[in-house]
Amino acid sequence: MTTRADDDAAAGHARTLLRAATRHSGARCAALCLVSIAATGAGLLLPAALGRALDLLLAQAPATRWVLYCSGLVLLLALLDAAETVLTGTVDARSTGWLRRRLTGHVLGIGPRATDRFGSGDLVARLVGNAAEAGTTPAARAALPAALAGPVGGVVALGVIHWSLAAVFLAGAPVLTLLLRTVARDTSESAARYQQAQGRIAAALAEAVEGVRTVRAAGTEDKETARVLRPLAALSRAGHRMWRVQGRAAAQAIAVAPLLHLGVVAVAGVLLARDRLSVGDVLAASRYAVLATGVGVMVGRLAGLARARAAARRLGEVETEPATAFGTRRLPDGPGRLELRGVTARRGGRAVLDGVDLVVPGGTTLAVVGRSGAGKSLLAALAGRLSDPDAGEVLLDGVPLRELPHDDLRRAVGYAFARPALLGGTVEQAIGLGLPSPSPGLIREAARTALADDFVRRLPDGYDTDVTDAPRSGGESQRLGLARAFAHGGRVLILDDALSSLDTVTERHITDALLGDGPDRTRLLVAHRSATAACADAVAWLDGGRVRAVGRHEELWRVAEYRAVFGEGPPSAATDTDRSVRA
Ligand SMILES: Nc1ncnc2c1ncn2[C@@H]1O[C@H](COP(=O)(O)OP(=O)(O)OP(=O)(O)O)[C@@H](O)[C@H]1O
Repeated sequence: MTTRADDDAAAGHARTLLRAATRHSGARCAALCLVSIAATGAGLLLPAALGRALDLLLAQAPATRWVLYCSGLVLLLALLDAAETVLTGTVDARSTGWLRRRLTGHVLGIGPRATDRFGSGDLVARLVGNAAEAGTTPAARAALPAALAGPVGGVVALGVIHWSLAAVFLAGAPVLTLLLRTVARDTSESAARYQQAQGRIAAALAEAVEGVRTVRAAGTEDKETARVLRPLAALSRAGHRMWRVQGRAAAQAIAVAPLLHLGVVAVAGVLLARDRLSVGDVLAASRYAVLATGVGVMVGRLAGLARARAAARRLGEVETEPATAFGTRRLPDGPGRLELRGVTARRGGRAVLDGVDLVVPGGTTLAVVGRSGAGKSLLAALAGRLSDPDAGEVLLDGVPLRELPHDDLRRAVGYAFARPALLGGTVEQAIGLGLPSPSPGLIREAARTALADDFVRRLPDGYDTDVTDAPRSGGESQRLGLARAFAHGGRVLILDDALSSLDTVTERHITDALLGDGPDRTRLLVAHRSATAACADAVAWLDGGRVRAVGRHEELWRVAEYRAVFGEGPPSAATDTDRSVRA
């Protein structure tokens, strides 16, 4: 549910974005403005030159100079038209590219909050479709003065020929003005609804594609198709309304314009009969009347601007979500001591973590365990600032994470996930992602530690295989993700369920390698298996939004409820021993 303040903020961001996109192509926009004004000027001179040439020819006076003027103006118009087309195309492309770069950077700067709020499909629709529509604004605005100058110049030229011709035209002008205002307002509204419906379809489609196996297994392809296309009715309504508004405006313009045109020509004819105008003047007046009634073109331009404005607003909405801000305090040398102080994090309206205090001494390994939904992944995300707590503070070697610069923080903390996204191009690049200068030796060593080297070598081009062409199981993907974490080499390593798809033997080997790679690294492992928890120096047991206990796995194992976390029998009433290990 968006409020008026949200709308205003989005509109404000949209204006800022469009101003910046226009500045990005400032010189080209200025050139486009000049070229289109020159084309309008040439278009306004042509009827006068034609009229003069006609009068001279009818009077059998020398008219070569005026015929040459006319030919020159026609040629100039053709050249200016070509230049206008090229400039419009390049300004549109540059502005769209700038908007996409800016928004993509912003979305990645926001982090997971962006997909939480908008959904990945809707974000793609905004960055692809809406950015392209909004990107037409700078060129359209640059050409607007010329578009307005055409009709205004036409009326002025009519007045110069004879005041009564301008008066005839101006009598009908209020109708045309009203028409344009209606088009701009109604198109804006329906374009916004149309683009929202498009975004909802894109969001649902992205979910369906991601969950295609589940859909197929459930045999619900038809239902899913219907779900994805449900906003189609709203889309169709908004689309029809948009075209109805434009169609009606164009039809009204078509009805009004010839009447005005006819009126101008009729008055010019009367003036000709009274010898107040020449035949050439009548010809010029007829052409100026066409220019002055160029409302059809204006309707199209205004509708385009209204659609672009609605699209820019959807980009502005994304900008209202602030990107994560980083500090400037340098990270001092240290062992990698992690500390959570009174950390509260709310999700879906409830405190998933509620005032959590936890210390992981530098160089030690802490396993985080708890029932499903206890907040283990959330805690792992907060520990390396993938997300910020709603209250409290996370510190690394005494420095709050919020105060660290982006690069210091990312160099210090490495992550591996249950379903790692493998990005970067080749397998080698995916493993070295984010490293300043990943050497092939370092990548291969990390892959060997993560037991990924063997299967990578069997790929068609080994480490040079494109990740999209590298068939792999869930466990193999996890091993590549682990290799990336090993290659990272920061002082803190956070593994969020990153061993869950491995067989127990592989998990054992990797855990040994992980824990044996030196005391200069702090490790935080989200663990579901008791064997993993047993390897850690200490275990933090999350329960009910709090740390229920911290201790060695063997000690905690004496508590029935702790054992139940690992599926070892139902939880029973707490015993005296249970109470002795409570935090
Ligand atoms: N973006 C979100 N919006 C609403 N609720 C969320 C969001 N992210 C997480 N949650 C909720 O927060 C709770 C903790 O999630 P989290 O993924 O940290 O649990 P977990 O302990 O890692 O669970 P599991 O062991 O099943 O992976 C869950 O109840 C989850 O539904």
